[in-house]
Amino acid sequence: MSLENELLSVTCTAPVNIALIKYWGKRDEEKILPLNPSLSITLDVDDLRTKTTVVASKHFDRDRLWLNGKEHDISSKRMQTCITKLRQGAGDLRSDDGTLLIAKEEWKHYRFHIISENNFPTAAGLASSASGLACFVYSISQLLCFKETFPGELTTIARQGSGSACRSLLGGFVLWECGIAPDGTDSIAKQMDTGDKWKHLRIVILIVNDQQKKTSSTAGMQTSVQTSDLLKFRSKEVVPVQLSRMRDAIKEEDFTTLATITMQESNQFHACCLDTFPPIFYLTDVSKEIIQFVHDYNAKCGGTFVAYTFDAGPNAVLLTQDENLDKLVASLYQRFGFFPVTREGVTSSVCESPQSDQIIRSIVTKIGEGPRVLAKSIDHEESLATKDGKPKFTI
Ligand SMILES: Nc1ncnc2c1ncn2[C@@H]1O[C@H](COP(=O)(O)OP(=O)(O)OP(=O)(O)O)[C@@H](O)[C@H]1O
Ligand SMILES: C[C@@](O)(CCOP(=O)(O)OP(=O)(O)O)CC(=O)O
Repeated sequence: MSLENELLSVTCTAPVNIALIKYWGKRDEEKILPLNPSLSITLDVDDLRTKTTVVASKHFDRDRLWLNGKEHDISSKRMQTCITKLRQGAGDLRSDDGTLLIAKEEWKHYRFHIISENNFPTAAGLASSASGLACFVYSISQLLCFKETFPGELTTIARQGSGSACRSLLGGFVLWECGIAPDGTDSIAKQMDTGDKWKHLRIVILIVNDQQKKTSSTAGMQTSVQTSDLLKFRSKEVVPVQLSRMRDAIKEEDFTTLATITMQESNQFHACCLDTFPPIFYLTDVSKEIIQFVHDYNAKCGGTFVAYTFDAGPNAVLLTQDENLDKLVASLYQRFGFFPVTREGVTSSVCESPQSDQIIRSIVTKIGEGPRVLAKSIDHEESLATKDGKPKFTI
């Protein structure tokens, strides 16, 4: 069987992850090595995901990327590093009966068309670079039969696409280890806990703004590293303690501690942004109202039933438990005129809200698993590519 003129293709999904212990600041800009370890929760791909089809051919003249229907620059150093490292680790492609179809040395003659879509706002602080780059790396690795030379190698490649992307290669609760090796080989992401005992956790994303943010995470954290003493203190003194407490809380299924540390972490990250010079403001008045709402809600209920966390943008991510969701939803409605009801029941929903001028959209989701292969043929209905390897949809 010859694959000389055939288009090889794979279609995969990768999840969004939300950091509970935040990554903010690099000790090596080039290799994307963090100042401190971070810990995230992987969200369910059924609700939020990147989907990517990669098509490989010897007859394409160059590597190309289309993102959400538009051609996107693929010449960035980060994407090029990922592609180079993936090509270096390519393996032999064999048929089911073991016949060699493409020898690993042959892959260097192949070019990629990468077609990708996010089903949520891109570059708005909702971790699109995390799921996007994780899906980019995962899909190409699947197509190239990539062979890891050490456990976690693929996460080190995704890390070089965007730091937080390494955590989207795994499900459950994911730890991105800081590492100490100058070459970054020990700065890998690992599953800390499958999350099987946290299936009752509900994650409510409140989108207050879906426009592209002014200060990217990359630029923002660079200025923080240069100017914030609080960030230095945080990465050395605070994160190790909070991480160890969080690890115990996850193991012991202790929602109260998990929720408390999550809020403290978010607040300290935004305090570091304020301590940056000139300061960076990601939270808006609506974000601050949501923070106040959560504290009022918990005080009224006499415990810690809801937590918030905010990344580099104004959108809130709330954590609660299934048994509390209806009550939380009712209170959100009372306070913001916004009711995140659902198409499919309260556990999994996307809702537009014409009533509220503060919260424009909400997504209710839960803990989820890592990337998946959806299709290995370009003709498959899940494929985003036409038979000649171009995007099915463009804008
Ligand atoms: N599906 C994708 N495939 C490839 N690259 C993507 C994809 N989605 C996003 N990206 C890359 O990530 C960039 C957006 O990253 P940026 O850090 O600005 O926003 P964000 O990830 O939404 O926010 P944050 O990382 O602060 O949570 C896009 O411009 C694009 O280069
Ligand atoms: C606030 C954060 O979401 C920062 C994410 O930063 P990125 O991973 O987007 O930054 P780069 O490594 O420069 O690409 C916190 C987190 O996800 O841990």
